[in-house]
Amino acid sequence: MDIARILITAGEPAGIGPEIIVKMAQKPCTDQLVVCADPDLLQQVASEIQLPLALTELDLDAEPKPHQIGHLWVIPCQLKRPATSGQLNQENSAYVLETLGIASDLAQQGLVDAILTGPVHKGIINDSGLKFSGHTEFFAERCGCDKVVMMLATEGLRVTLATTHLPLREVADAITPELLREVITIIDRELREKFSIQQPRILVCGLNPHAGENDHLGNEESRIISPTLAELNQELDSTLIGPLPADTAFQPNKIDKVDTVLAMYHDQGLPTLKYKGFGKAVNVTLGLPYIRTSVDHGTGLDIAGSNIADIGSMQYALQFTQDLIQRRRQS
Ligand SMILES: NC(=O)c1ccc[n+]([C@@H]2O[C@H](COP(=O)([O-])OP(=O)(O)OC[C@H]3O[C@@H](n4cnc5c(N)ncnc54)[C@H](O)[C@@H]3O)[C@@H](O)[C@H]2O)c1
Ligand SMILES: N[C@H](C(=O)O)[C@H](O)COP(=O)(O)O
Repeated sequence: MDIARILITAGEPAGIGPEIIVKMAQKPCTDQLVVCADPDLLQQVASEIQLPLALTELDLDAEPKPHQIGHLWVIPCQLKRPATSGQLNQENSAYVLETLGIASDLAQQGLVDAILTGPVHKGIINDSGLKFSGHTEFFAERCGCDKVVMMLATEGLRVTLATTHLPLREVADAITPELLREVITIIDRELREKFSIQQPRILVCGLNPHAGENDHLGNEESRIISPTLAELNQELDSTLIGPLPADTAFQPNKIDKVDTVLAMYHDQGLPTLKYKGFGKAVNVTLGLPYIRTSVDHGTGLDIAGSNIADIGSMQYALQFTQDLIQRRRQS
């Protein structure tokens, strides 16, 4: 079996990302795990949580080797300032984005099979003067993709988002026929290609309470969502159901019958997903030229340095990434 090379970015250096990576290094894995981060930071965290860690700089020309417990391959990237757990420092924001840029470029060149990102802190990156709304948008821009789609998945539920990191005030204006057409087309294609689902069924939420209540509580459903779904139901070989009221769209008898629920905005879809599966869910970007996954949680600044960060989501995301790589190789 060909060994895959999976590149993990350590994310915010003051958060729980480095700790989770050091803990992951202690677990078995059949593929090669490479981390893009400051090696001194990884060693510092390993020593703080008293776990063994050997690092070897990656030779990109060498064949991938299976993971060895307590060891990681590393693509070094230097912090600007030493990191202290739980204390953000905007001087390290450029470092965080540098790791993402390196990862994206290597994935685009086919030198790694997938990117798995550790959590970053959007606020501190913006505080440093660098515009950043999330990995999803960063990688899309880096790859020149007009549109990509955020999906979070856990056992029994995949949630996709029509809009991602957008202030709520701007969401209604963003829901246009063009946006829905692009998003649903990507979901339709990627459910087939990445998940081997031949005839995807997509449940689409309304935007307004009770899906607009016959236009008495907003009319985006009748003006925009319903007509677009009707057109796409003719054009695509997918089944689009909706728009349905979001408050009851996630009942088990509904989600069991579909392949994803498309929510109109971040907090319409993700609270349900994270209630159902926080700690055993993955974030995957649909529509990029490479496989990109992430953990379901953020930087956990409140627990960073306490050695209590749970690696469940990273483990789930790693297994999910390996499955995506295998499926792509078989297609
Ligand atoms: N993939 C990513 O890069 C990603 C994902 C979500 C949030 N974020 C960012 O992270 C920052 C903090 O966000 P937040 O506070 O809303 O969410 P968070 O996920 O960092 O924390 C929410 C709560 O969950 C706990 N928690 C999170 N991960 C945990 C783990 N692995 N083990 C045990 N407990 C864990 C935290 O201690 C906290 O109490 C924000 O800047 C946000 O944008 C990044
Ligand atoms: N929306 C994601 C979540 O709530 O888990 C998180 O902010 C990360 O998004 P990116 O992968 O775009 O950074």
